[in-house]
Amino acid sequence: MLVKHCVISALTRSTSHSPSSTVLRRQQFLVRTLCASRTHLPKLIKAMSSTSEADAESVLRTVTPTLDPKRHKGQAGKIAVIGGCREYTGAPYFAAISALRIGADLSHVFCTKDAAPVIKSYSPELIVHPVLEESYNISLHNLYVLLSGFSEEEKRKVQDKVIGEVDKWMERFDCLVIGPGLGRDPFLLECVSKIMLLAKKFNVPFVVDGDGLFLVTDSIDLVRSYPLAVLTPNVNEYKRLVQKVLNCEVDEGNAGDQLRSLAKQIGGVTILRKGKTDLISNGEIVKSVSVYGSPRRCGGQGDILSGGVFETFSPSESPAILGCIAASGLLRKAAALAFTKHKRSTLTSDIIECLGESLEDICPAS
Ligand SMILES: NC(=O)C1=CN([C@@H]2O[C@H](COP(=O)(O)OP(=O)(O)OC[C@H]3O[C@@H](n4cnc5c(N)ncnc54)[C@H](O)[C@@H]3O)[C@@H](O)[C@H]2O)[C@@H](O)CC1
Ligand SMILES: Nc1ncnc2c1ncn2[C@@H]1O[C@H](COP(=O)(O)OP(=O)(O)OP(=O)(O)O)[C@@H](O)[C@H]1O
Ligand SMILES: [Mg+2]
Repeated sequence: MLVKHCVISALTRSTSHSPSSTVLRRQQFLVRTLCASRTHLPKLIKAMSSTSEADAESVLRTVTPTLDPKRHKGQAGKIAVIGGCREYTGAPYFAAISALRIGADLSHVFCTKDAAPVIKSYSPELIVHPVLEESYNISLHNLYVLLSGFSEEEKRKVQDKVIGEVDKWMERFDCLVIGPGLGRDPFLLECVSKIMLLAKKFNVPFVVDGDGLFLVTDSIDLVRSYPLAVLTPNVNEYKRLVQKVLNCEVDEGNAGDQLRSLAKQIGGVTILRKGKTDLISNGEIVKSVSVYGSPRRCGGQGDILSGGVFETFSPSESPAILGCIAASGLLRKAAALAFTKHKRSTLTSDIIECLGESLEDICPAS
């Protein structure tokens, strides 16, 4: 109760103007998340904590918002992917479109200028912002920089411009997913670390995946103790996190406890470790999702998952761990369905096509 009171007061103080409904919802969400973590999570999770395998279908039913005719556009989720560069345009598209396919109302992508026309051409549904800059692009356009190297002053100017573009929108988002197809350009990653700070300032929840995890592994304080952060590492990303944070190797014989220690060590962020069985922990409890999925390991399935986590995580205002369980269960069910239809030729786009059918099966629209 005291924690709740303190958090509400702090949040009220930090908002000088009358808060918009998005801000208010986010504040309530943060309060719920903080209080939940202080009290070892609410009843639903307590009830699940005696078994390690989560009941993904009932969690999905719990977190999926009903289709209410009184609701207006945006109330089922306004989300943004920070990712997409010269090399990777598929990953941010997969994440953004998956969120729309499972119920979000608006899906934005903030990517580099080169990637934007390509991502726009995949779908008119996405709102694409060509704002991120890679260092090679800046050097090409600035002779001074070419001759003298990239000065601190130039760097700051470009970064301020990028952050300004994102800042205009930040308050409107219910959740971000940071990293699919971001690439590893140091200048771009520096900008993205500032975007993370901005998201934290506005209490916007975020999912970190792909190259966002490369950034975070190197600068773990970017997410440390932020209760609204979810990390979704694959096998390699997890290995790097364990090595960096726990200073040891991945211990498969003790996977659950190691994941719990890792999440605890990062201040109670939620981690979804992807693999044959998905393992999820917030530093207190560990849940697994091993619903049968697909034997196809085509690239992009993790991107669907990150899109799914941030959609199921945000509008339901449930603790992050439930969003992870719901997204994992849904992706796996869709992957299984796609595989029955397409067998060896199953691609990530086929799995996305099956998201609606899988969701309808578990949680009918009417
Ligand atoms: N179509 C696209 O645009 C895609 C872009 N992607 C993006 O590509 C970037 C790099 O992600 P990666 O996942 O490739 O980076 P990783 O560092 O995870 O993987 C690098 C290498 O590890 C190998 N690997 C994969 N699973 C393994 C396993 N179980 N054991 C041992 N080695 C394994 C892969 O063959 C790959 O060559 C990210 O930004 C990501 O979001 C991916 O999401 C895939 C789809
Ligand atoms: N060996 C496996 N068997 C069954 N399902 C798996 C296996 N490995 C991963 N998955 C499923 O695929 C999903 C994506 O995990 P994966 O490890 O492929 O992510 P990723 O490497 O980040 O993908 P991406 O190519 O999008 O970057 C996981 O949530 C999990 O449900
Ligand atoms: Mg990935």
